Amino acid sequence: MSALNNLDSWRELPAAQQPDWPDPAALERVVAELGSLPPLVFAGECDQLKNELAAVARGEAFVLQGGDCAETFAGATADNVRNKLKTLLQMAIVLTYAGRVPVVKIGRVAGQFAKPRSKSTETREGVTLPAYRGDMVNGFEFTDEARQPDPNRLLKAYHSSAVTLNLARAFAKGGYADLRQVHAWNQDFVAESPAGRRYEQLAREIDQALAFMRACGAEPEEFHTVEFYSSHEALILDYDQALTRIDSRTGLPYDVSAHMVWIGERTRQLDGAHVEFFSRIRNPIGVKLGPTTTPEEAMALIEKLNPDNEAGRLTFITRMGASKIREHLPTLVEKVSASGAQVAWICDPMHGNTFEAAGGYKTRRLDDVLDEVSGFFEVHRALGTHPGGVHIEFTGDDVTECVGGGTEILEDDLALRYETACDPRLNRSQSLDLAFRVAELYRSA
Ligand SMILES: O=C[C@H](O)[C@H](O)COP(=O)(O)O
Ligand SMILES: C=C(OP(=O)(O)O)C(=O)O
Repeated sequence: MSALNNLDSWRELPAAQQPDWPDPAALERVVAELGSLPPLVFAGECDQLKNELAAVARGEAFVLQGGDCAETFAGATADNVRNKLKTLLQMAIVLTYAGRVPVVKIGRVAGQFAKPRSKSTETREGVTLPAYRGDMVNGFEFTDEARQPDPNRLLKAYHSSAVTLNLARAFAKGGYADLRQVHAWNQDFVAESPAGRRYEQLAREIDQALAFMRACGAEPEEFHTVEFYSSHEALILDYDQALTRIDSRTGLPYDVSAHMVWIGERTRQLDGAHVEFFSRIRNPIGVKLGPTTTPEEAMALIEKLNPDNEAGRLTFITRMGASKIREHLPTLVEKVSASGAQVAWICDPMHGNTFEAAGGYKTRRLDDVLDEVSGFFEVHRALGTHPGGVHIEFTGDDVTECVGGGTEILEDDLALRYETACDPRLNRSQSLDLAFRVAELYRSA
């Protein structure tokens, strides 16, 4: 094995946010089994996404990345996956048609089962238990038994990812994503939501454009299917290493649990295990950058993770918070672009805008989310760099987890349908509100 392919090198370094597995021998057995299972994605597909992200880095395309904060095993149902994909497709259509930009569609799906936490324990009514770290690690239920980390959950995460990805691929390629379905995606939704009505108007225009193109004899394959990619935070390194395979074409390692993987804000330490592991795999990768990131740290991450300056390899996902983005983002972007480093910049307007509402619900205001996205565009426009995409937490269902939006959700409404296993997600109507706003920002360059 070449030194480059030494995938164990991270084990020498501090690994933040890893579970305290109670039975190391059981973990070893599971890891060996995962190592023998087939890949979920192919290295060639990861390269294809890398090429698309290279176009984003060059300013020629826009990323729409999103899905649940935390997928659950119970949530891997046909309805759930279809609703998420439907919302993503609707958002992508709004961006492509109203924003006039090619959209790279990446789900936070088929692997987003592990969560970093700010505290390792949770206390309710005087009882303290380990914090929920995602279905890949332990159970959400507040009991001693459920909260114990169980390595068999890694296997369940693999199988649940396989089922989800299989469905998502079928929806993307099997006719559901056909542009002739633009109305069908909206049918259950149009009457009761301002965003739905706005979307319907746009869908009518698309219909006319399609009819015109058909009459001209032009009906490219891209009208009937979409490219859809999977991604997750590669947090539990035992899992992602076990699913790393050597690509037979190139002899290089790819994490074949997803097309793209990212490093979270809490695990991006330069001398930490996550950055080391990511430096060994050849997937397109992301790194979350919060408001404390210095330009020097950003440059050191580039040096370590993309020493060959390959376009499409590295995406910086900034998550500063609406009140900080205009102050903190410019110095990062300036320094990185002055260095000639090829990175794609995308905006996560969710994670810097979380607060606790009365009643104890973690929530976000859609206005803050939109404001952070506006700040992201303002900064990039002022510096002449490319605002390359958005990364959001959303669901296709009509949940009440974030406040605001065209169909306004108030803090008092949060209890009505608060279903997330971790952080609050935009519902379908709020997601479309966001897509229309982003399209306006994109066009107003
Ligand atoms: O989704 C992200 C993180 O897991 C989350 O923001 C951490 O949340 P916590 O502060 O409730 O642990
Ligand atoms: C934990 C997450 O974000 P961050 O690392 O930016 O806090 C996330 O995207 O789920």
